Amino acid sequence: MSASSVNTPSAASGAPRWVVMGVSGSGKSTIGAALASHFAVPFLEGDAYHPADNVSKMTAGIPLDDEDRAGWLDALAGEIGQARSRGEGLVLSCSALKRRYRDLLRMADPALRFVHLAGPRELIAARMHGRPGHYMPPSLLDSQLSILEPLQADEAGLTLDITQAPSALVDRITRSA
Ligand SMILES: Nc1ncnc2c1ncn2[C@@H]1O[C@H](COP(=O)(O)OP(=O)(O)O)[C@@H](O)[C@H]1O
Ligand SMILES: O=C(O)[C@H](O)[C@@H](O)[C@H](O)[C@H](O)COP(=O)(O)O
Repeated sequence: MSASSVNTPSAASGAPRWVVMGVSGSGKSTIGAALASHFAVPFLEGDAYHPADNVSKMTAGIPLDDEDRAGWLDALAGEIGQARSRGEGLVLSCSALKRRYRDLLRMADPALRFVHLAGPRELIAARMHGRPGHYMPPSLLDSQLSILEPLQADEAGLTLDITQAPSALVDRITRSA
């Protein structure tokens, strides 16, 4: 898939429910909050759902594993399922690095759409370094990139090039919706 592409395996309708995915520092929180504001739906910061043990691990420079992420993904799927059952929209920021993590989230809403924020490692690293006070050390970027499974052609959503400005990215997403 190219750095900017749209997947439309099924037509989505109704309240918009999106996950903004990508490695740490790719812009999930920035773009997610702006997108939620555009749609006038709640923005859920996925990082806020990590248990303290996960945050401690990442702060210490240790990558999370599948077991660490299991409860966190269940909690996020729960939020998606609740929004779906209420017929409400939401935008969630979640790294969702592996296909099976996204499959788990889609079990809560088969019409869930993903925006994969993708870009050059050096740009992402520079943005992480320019973001003081965050618990995630830039040293974990390479482990994130090594396990990242990009959004695949049968997954509804878009892959976008993060060299573009946030406003351009939000515009691109809303035009696809
Ligand atoms: N498209 C963009 N252009 C320029 N700077 C950006 C862009 N997206 C995010 N940033 C900046 O990069 C840093 C990381 O973004 P952030 O939203 O915290 O990423 P994530 O939530 O994926 O970790 C922040 O300082 C943010 O302001
Ligand atoms: O699955 C993971 O390993 C984490 O979710 C990770 O991908 C996430 O990036 C961190 O929580 C840091 O948060 P930021 O993405 O906001 O830097």
